[in-house]
Amino acid sequence: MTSAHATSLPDPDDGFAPDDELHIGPIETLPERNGAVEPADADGDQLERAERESLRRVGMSTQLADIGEVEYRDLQLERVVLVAVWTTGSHVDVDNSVAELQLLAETAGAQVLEGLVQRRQRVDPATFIGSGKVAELLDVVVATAADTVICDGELTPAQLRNLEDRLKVKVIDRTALILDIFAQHAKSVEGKAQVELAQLQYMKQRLRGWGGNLSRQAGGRVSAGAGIGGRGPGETKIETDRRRINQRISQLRAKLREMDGTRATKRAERLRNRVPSVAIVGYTNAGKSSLLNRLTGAGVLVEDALFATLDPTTRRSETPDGREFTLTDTVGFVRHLPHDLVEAFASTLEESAHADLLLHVVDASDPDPEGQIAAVREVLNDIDAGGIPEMLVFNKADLAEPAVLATLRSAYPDAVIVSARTGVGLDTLRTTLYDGLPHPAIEIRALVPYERGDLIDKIHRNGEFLTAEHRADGTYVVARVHPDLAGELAPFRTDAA
Ligand SMILES: Nc1nc2c(ncn2[C@@H]2O[C@H](COP(=O)(O)OP(=O)(O)OP(=O)(O)O)[C@@H](O)[C@H]2O)c(=O)[nH]1
Ligand SMILES: [Mg+2]
Repeated sequence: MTSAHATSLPDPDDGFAPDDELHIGPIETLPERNGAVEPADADGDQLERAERESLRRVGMSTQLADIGEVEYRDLQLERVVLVAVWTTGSHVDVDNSVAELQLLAETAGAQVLEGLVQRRQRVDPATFIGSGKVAELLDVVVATAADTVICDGELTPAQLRNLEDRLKVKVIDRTALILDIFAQHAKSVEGKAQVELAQLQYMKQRLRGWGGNLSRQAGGRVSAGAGIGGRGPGETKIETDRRRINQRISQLRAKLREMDGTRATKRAERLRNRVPSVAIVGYTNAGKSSLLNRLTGAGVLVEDALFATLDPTTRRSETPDGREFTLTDTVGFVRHLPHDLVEAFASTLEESAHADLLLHVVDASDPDPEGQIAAVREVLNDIDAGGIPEMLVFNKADLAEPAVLATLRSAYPDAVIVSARTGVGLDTLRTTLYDGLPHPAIEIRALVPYERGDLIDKIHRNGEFLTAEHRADGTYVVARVHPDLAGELAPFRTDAA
């Protein structure tokens, strides 16, 4: 991710006013992200791009088409103003967070006009930023002709409603923005169902807040703000909506359980065959898909966009000595990944939780690689993948500052430093990866008759030869194998089995 200063922030040494200071600045430093990716941006063969474009903005399922009030897949974020409240951490942290919010907004297709940061002890429970500052924000919204305000955080239904009331434009939070990107990028049936589930869960909590006033006004209804006039027919409608949403949620859950069954079957098959599985995990845009392409020629979509990959892709590969393993590209993580999303994507994320080894890819050129590592490990713990052996890979070495690389190298001596772009470090990565694959548990010695070439093949694919020697009456092998294969080899073993 590119480093950017989305906001004009005070130098902390300036002794800025501790509270209610609103800093406003135009966003200028990030390159245009929505244009076509130049050929120079290609890391490995890439497919699906055209397909992806034609699939953008999938519509909501027809069953929900008439819940117009809460329909927010059609967000149409176009001209947006970003708003953040800076409560803890350094100004660099808040800067990074807003820069990331900008990337998210641009990935969703928006044009970011301004970034505003307010320094405050805590978020205002009624209006997110201080109530007095909403007027200033309104001025910015009017002056820039923005149609959407995006808050860096998760808004309560009340904050949402209050802000929309006062600003008269659509207000969304970081969670809704991430959900929207996922909705745009979801491709598989399962991915779409997972996103829809997450969106509905999120929506359900916010039926009154979300778009309530605005869409009602747009629909020519009586304003349904708080207080008198806000209840009555509006409330009834909300109840109906809530019931329908709940029905749809149960439908989706059932559908996802079914699909999860298929996935579990496949996983069980891999497990039976003892093919070690490696999951490529990491922060969004770190270069996970690029590395999968580099390592296997998979031709997965690579894009300078957040959450380009939503559907895990698994490729079989093998070590130079013939051991098979699978490599799976997974959904990227981000700071404050919405909880509803983690829950809805549980079965996709489980791909990582069931891996034998995690290749944790970190963008070494990011302003805060360690923050990325921490955010990724947090999600891994959430999905019970915290205990899986992890191999750290610092990618984008071609972009990173040499000094940063040196620091990372000494802080993480076991990590591998690579560039999927230039190919630097890939050989080391391969060797480290092959060494890191789990080894079969049982060491056997056996004399396998020549007519049982099939067993030698199996050792080749799923086990590890320590020695193999051709003798008059067969192949004498010393090898490490899994229990199943040890069973098949039992009649030929020369060691006491
Ligand atoms: N300069 C440079 N760019 C890279 C490198 N690796 C990947 N990129 C670029 O970084 C962007 C993201 O790469 P992806 O492979 O799509 O990243 P990802 O981790 O799969 O991202 P998501 O699927 O969106 O989470 C693309 O524009 C790549 O071309 C690298 O080593 N150097
Ligand atoms: Mg990807």
